[in-house]
Amino acid sequence: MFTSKLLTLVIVVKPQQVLLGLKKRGFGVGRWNGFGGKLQPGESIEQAAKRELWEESSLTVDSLEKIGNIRFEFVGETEILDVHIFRTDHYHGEPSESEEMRPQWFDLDAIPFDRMWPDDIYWFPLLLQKKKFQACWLYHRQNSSDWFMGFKKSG
Ligand SMILES: Nc1nc(NC2CC2)cc(N2CCN(C3COC3)CC2)n1
Repeated sequence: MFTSKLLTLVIVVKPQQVLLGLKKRGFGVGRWNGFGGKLQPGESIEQAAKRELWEESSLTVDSLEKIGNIRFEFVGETEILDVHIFRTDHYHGEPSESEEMRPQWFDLDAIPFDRMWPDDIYWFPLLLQKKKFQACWLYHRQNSSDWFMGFKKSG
């Protein structure tokens, strides 16, 4: 019996750069990623995405574009991560460090994929080309550090 956990992820893009944050604690610590987290009771996915972006980077946005959804399954575990991914090209404020994340702009030809989740290199190009996508990934958690990634048919 599988349960799924709804999570948000926001990628802020400007003409030649993308904003990523270095996760300072918790799940994914030490990896660069977009901004996001869990929903609070009564929140829509988009409201949660905006709130987490603000909490983690102090940026506010008028609108978010829903561009993707990836479901992550882990061998031997019953909780699926259901990550809803948004892109925004319009934001207000300046990124600032939070307890969770240290934001930094990266040139589009220098995205630190070797220090991000292994799946990112497959879908980031689609996000940058403004293509919408759905994906499922099956991860084998060898031990906490190295992750082996297998692909799973969608659906
Ligand atoms: N880029 C990317 N890849 C992932 N891969 C799967 C882990 C194997 C997961 C993921 N997120 C799930 C975790 N979420 C944290 C912020 O609060 C929890 C950020 C988005 N983001």
